[in-house]
Amino acid sequence: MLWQQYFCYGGAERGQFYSDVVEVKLKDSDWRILDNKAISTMRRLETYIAVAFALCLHHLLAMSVDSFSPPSLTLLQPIDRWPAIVRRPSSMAAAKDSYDDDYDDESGMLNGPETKIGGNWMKKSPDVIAGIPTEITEKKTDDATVYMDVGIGGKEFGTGPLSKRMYDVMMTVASRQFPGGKIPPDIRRLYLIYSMDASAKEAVKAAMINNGYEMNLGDDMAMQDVGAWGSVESVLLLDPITGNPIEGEDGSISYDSWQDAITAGGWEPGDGFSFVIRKVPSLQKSLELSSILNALDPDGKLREEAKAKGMLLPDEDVASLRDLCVDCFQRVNAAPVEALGEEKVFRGGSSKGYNVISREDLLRENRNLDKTEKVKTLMHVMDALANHGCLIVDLTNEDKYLDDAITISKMWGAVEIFFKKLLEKDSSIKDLPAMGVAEGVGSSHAMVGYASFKDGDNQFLETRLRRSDGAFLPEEARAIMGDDAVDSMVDSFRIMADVGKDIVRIVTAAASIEAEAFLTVGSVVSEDKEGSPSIAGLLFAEASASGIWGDDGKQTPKQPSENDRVRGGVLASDAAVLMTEEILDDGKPLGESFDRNEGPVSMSPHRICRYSNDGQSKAKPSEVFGAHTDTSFVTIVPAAAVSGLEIFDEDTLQWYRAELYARKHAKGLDPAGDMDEHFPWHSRYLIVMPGELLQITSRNNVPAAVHRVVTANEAIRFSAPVLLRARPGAKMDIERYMGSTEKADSLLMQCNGMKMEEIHDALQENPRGAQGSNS
Ligand SMILES: O=C(O)CCC(=O)C(=O)O
Ligand SMILES: [Fe+2]
Repeated sequence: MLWQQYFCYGGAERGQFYSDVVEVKLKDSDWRILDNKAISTMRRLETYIAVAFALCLHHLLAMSVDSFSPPSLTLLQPIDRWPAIVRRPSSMAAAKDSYDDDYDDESGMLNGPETKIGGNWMKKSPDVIAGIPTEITEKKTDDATVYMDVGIGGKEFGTGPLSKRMYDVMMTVASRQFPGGKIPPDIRRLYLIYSMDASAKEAVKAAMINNGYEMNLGDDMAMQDVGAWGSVESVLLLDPITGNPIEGEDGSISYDSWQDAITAGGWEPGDGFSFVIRKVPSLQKSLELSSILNALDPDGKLREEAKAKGMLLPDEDVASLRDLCVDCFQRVNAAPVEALGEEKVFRGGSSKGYNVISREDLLRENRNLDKTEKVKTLMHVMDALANHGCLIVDLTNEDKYLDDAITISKMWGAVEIFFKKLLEKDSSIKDLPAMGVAEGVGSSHAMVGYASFKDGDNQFLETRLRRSDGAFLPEEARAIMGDDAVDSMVDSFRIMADVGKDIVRIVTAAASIEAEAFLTVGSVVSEDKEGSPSIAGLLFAEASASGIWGDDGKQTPKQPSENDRVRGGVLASDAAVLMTEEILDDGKPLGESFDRNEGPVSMSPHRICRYSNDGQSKAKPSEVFGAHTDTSFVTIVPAAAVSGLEIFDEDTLQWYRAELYARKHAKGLDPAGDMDEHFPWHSRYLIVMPGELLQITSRNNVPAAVHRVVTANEAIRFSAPVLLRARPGAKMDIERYMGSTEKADSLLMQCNGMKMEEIHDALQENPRGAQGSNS
C-alpha cells in the first residue's frame, strides 16, 4: 500500500529526502527514510472516504472506544466538508476576528464544520490565532505536529462522571496528607481545576483517537500542565440531570477558562461541561487506515457498494489507467466548489516545496559531477509536486539572468494584443479558425483555433507548433498579432517546455530511485586492465570491503553499497533524460534514427486564455474554469498579473493560489520594483503542475494536480499555459526509461509497450460517464 512505502536513499545526504522527513532506524546498517509523502497520501486517501462514504457516514460514526464511550465523532476530512452550516453562537462571537477564514461575512455563517460549542467536532487550527499566547502557538514538538481545534459535547463524552472519578481519587489521596483530612480551600480549588482539565484532556484524547490522530505533547513536561496542552476558548456548564446547558452561578452562559467556570460558574466535579479548545498539538496516526475503514464499515457493506459503483477505495493502489481516471475523478470531486477572495485564500505555507526554485537548479547540466541528481533539488521538486500540486520556478535565477523573463513579458504583450483585437472585432479576426482538429494531424487531440465558453467568460486560443518547420498554428494568428508577437509566443513555448522537461526528468528519476529500479548489487563482473576482477569500475578488494562479495570471492546477497546506489542514481537520471527527449513532445522533430509516427504538429498546446466573470455575480469569487486534472506530463502556467489559478494542495487540503506566493516572492526580492523597467514582476515566474502522465511515470508518488481558475470583481485574467504532452507515436518502454520491470507497479506495466496516444485516449475515459473532469 502506498502509504507504507518508505524512501530508501543511500549516500552522505541520506535522511533529507523531501521535506519533513522522519528517519527511522531499522537496522544498524540500513537507514530508511519515511517521507512525508506517506503522510500526505494518507490524507489524500481520507478524502476518498469523504467521497465514497459521505452519504452513509452518519450511520457509522458511533464508535465506542473506551470506558466513557465518546460517540458521534467523524473523520476529520468528512467533517470539514460537510455541508452543515451552523450559525455561530453569540458566546463565540468574540473569537470571530481570529477565525475570519472560517467566517462568511455575507451570510454570517460558519463555513464548513460545526465549530460550535456543545457539538463534537475537530478541525485543523488556523496558522495564526489572535489572542493566544505564543508559548502555545509556537510550541512545536516536531515537524509532523498538526494543531487541532476541538469541540467536545460533555453529555456524550461523560465529562461529568469522569471528572468526579478523577476528583474523588485525588481527594482520597490528598486527605491523607492533611491533619484530620481537612484540605485547605486553595488546594481544593487546584484539584477542582485539575480534575476539570484532566477530564477535558481525556475527552480530547479519545476524540483524537477516533479521528485517526493522537495528542502529541512530546517530551516537554510543561505541556502536560493544566491548560498548557491547548488554549481553552469557551466552557459551557451542563445540568447534571438533563445534561442541557445551564447558566452558571453568576448568570453567565459560558466561561473563558476552567478557573472561571469553577470560581464564577460554581462548577463541581460530576457536573458535565462542554468546551472548545484550540491548538492542541497532535500527530496523525499513519498506517492505520485499515482500522479506520473497519470502524467505518465493519461489515464491509460500504466497500461492496463503492466497488459496485466502480470507486477506488482508500486502501487500494492506483493500479491501472482506469484506476487513474477514477482517482483523478474522485479527487476532483472531493475538492470544494466554493472560492475565496485574494485576502482569504491560502497562499502557501512554510514547507520547502512552497519555495520558489531557480531555473538553473533544474538544469541537467547542474546535476552532480557524477550525474546523479542533486538531492536538495530532488527534495524540493518532490515536496512541491507530491504535496502541494505545483512548483514555482524563477526564470531569472534571482535577478541574475533576465532574457527569459523578458521573452515571457513579450508573450504577455502578444496575449493582450490578441484579445484586444478580438474584442474590438478587428478586421484581421475574420479569418480566425474556430477550435478544431489541426489539418492533416490524424490525432483527435491536436486541436488549434479559437473557442469561447460560458457566454464569453472563457475565451481560448489553442496554438501549436508544426513539427516540420516550427510554424505557429493557427497560421491566421500571425496576421492578428504580428510577427514579433508570434515569435515571442514560440520562444516562450520553448522556454516553458524546457522547464517542463527538466522537471519531468527529476520526478521520474526520483521515483525510479525510490523504487530501486536501477539498483543492482555488483552484478557486472569484468577483468580490469591489471587483470583483477572488478565490479562496474569497483576493484574487487573495494567491493569486498563494501560487502558485496564475501572474502572467498563468492557473491553473497548483501546490502547495496554506496557505489551501487550512486550507479543506480546515475542510470535512473540518464534514463529519465532519455524519456524526456524521446517521449515528451516539445514540438521538435526527433532525429533521423527515430522511426516514429510523431504527428505533423506538436501534441503540446500553448493555450492563451481570457477569463472574466461577466456572466456571474460580479463581486463574489467563483470558478470560471472548474476543477480538473490535465492529461499532460506537466502543465506550465506562467504566473499571471491577475491571480486566479488555484491548485488543490494535497497537504493542507485547501485551494492554494500560487500566484500570490509568487507575488510575495517578487516583492521580497525587489521591493522598489526596480525590475519593472525590464519586465512586469510576474514574467519571471512559472507555475508547474503535475499532470496525469507524470502520475504514471512517478509511480503514483506525484498525484496529478487538481486545479481550477477563479475570478472575481470583474478582473480579467489572461493566462498562457503550456500542456506538455507526449509524442503520439512514441511507445512507453519501461526498461529503457524506468528500469527493471520487476520494480514497476502495475500501472506502469499496463502502459509498457503502449503508444502514448493510446495512453492519452485511455485517460479520457470518464469513470461516471458524466461531464469530463480532465483537460
Ligand atoms: O489558465 C490557467 O491558468 C489554467 C488553465 C488550465 O488549467 C488548462 O488549460 O488546463
Ligand atoms: Fe488545466
